[in-house]
Amino acid sequence: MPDQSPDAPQSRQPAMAQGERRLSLSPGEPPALSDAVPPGPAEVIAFVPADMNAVSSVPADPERAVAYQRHCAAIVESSDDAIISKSLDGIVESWNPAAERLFGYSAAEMIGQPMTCIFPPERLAEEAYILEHLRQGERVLHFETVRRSKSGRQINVSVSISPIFDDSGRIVGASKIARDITERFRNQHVMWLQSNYDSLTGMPKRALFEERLDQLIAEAPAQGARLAVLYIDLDHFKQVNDGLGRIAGDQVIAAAAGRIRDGLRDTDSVARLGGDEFVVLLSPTASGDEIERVAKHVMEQLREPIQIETETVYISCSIGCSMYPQHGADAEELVRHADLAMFDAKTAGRNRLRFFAQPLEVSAQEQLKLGAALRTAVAQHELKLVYQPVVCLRTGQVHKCEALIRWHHPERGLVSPAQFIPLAESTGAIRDIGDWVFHEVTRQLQLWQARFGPDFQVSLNVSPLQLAPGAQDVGDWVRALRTAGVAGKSMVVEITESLMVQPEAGIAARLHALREAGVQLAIDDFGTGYSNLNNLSQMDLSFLKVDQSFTRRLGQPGRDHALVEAIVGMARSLGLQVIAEGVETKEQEAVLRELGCDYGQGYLYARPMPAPELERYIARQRAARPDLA
Ligand SMILES: Nc1nc2c(ncn2[C@@H]2O[C@H](COP(=O)(O)OP(=O)(O)OP(=O)(O)O)[C@@H](O)[C@H]2O)c(=O)[nH]1
Repeated sequence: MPDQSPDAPQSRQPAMAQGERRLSLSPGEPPALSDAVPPGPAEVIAFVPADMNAVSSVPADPERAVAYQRHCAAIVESSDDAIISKSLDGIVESWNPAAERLFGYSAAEMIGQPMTCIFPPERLAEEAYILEHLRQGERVLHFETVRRSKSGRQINVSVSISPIFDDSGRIVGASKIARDITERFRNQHVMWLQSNYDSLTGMPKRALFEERLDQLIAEAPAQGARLAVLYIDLDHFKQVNDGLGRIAGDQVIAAAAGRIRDGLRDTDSVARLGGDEFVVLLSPTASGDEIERVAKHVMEQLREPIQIETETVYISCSIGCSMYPQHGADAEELVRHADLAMFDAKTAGRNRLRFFAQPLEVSAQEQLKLGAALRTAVAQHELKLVYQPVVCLRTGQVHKCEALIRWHHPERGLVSPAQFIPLAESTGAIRDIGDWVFHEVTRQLQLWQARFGPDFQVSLNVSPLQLAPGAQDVGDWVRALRTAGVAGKSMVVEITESLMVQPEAGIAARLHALREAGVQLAIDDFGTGYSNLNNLSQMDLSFLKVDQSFTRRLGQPGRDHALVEAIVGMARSLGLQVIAEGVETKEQEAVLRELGCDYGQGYLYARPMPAPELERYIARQRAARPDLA
């Protein structure tokens, strides 16, 4: 005897909301086969009216009718699909051999039993829902669901169910054809898992994480929930790879993933974004203190030694945090802001937590204060330069870097250049700051030329205002280079595209003086302005830097591919080299290389770092490939 069904379902409403997907993002294992994308009734059952008046295909002649019925019976008996009929109460009335094979119950066992014997408990609501529609003369086609065999095995089936009418047109039962789609479902499921879950750690990837976060945000107003995103990046992970090899590096990543998971609460979610980067959703969070407690716990867990065969590895991580609703309206913005905060944590020395700081909404009075503070920033040694490597896409080697400025305000902490450079330009402080940057880069080049060879180049950003009449005496710079014994060609001055639109005669003359001294020129953020190509060819440039907004979208459908291709082609025809900014993925790198781009710069290779760290970065790289140094 088959098991009797448990209590009949109370509700005839679909068990799941339309389009809902039950995703396991908890710090546990990836979802089991039956958890992933389960079809809920409302999601997949489409009812269509049955045609009661369809002309019967049973011949009128009694002899031929008997023969016809014999043929039908033979078809039912030999069918590979389960063919079943049941009464309107859901009691099985016929059960063909294919149904016996598929569900493991014999016809003798099933006839007279409720159909729900083969329903898993969580699917019981489907039967009442389907019967209700059958009674109204509707049928269901190719409804994909799950049934259970006699041995308890879950079977994915596609079922079509139609009402059976008697001669007077009354509905007296239902016929059901069920086909086993377990194999197809399993293949789809494996593909879904592969594209949504990271194979090394078993964690969800970014898309699932953002989907889950957006879902919680959508529910948040009703529940008044507060959410937090932690962006976790292992510190100096490259050294682990360089020292122990990538396979051991993978083991460290897997161990770190386990520790992060263990450090979270059951309600939290975690994903691996790629490389040594993870993102955590804390849900719900009551306070900043609670966030800090969880983040510190994760940091402590990661600091515990990791044993990889005979090696003991010590790692740490930097964490950036953004909170909903204060720091972003959707998943994309929250993750981006947590990433920025993580970057602050790196800059502040790593192995720490930083919260996202809103861009300063500076009132007029505060602006005055900030402007005054900026004027003394140079004298107070509050400005620092960090350096981001520029990688040759052909060889992978680094012979260039870009100097980027940072302002460590004594009270506000790190103020981003996007905030203070416009202020420096409007207050005139840009001249002192620009001068300081130039001399600092010259001093650095003096050291690096001896260490990395005469071809090593550092680029620096120069504001158009520094080159305006009455501003910088370029002659001073040229003299400073000579005094320091630094060859002009070691320095690249990056100017914005806006300077090319209508270059003033004075500016052109200053740029020309720099070129005469051997200094090379690059156009920064190329592609965002409206360059006058005629001016471009007259400016004696050496490099075009493709703006990161184009690089970021490379590999995605759209016009950016064609645009970058056109920029590279144009640069080639003008004899310029091309540097792509904002390279973040191997795919972008491959496309850029294929397009003939010369250099790449971006997080794929390294974030901007202090000078001593860049020295170690380059030394490590050259030690690995001395032939290319
Ligand atoms: N073993 C292993 N390494 C990876 C994987 N994906 C990326 N990486 C490496 O992970 C390193 C990540 O380096 P970054 O995060 O840029 O820099 P870092 O050395 O960790 O230094 P900071 O983040 O600045 O502290 C790079 O060397 C990548 O090549 C992976 O799947 N396995």
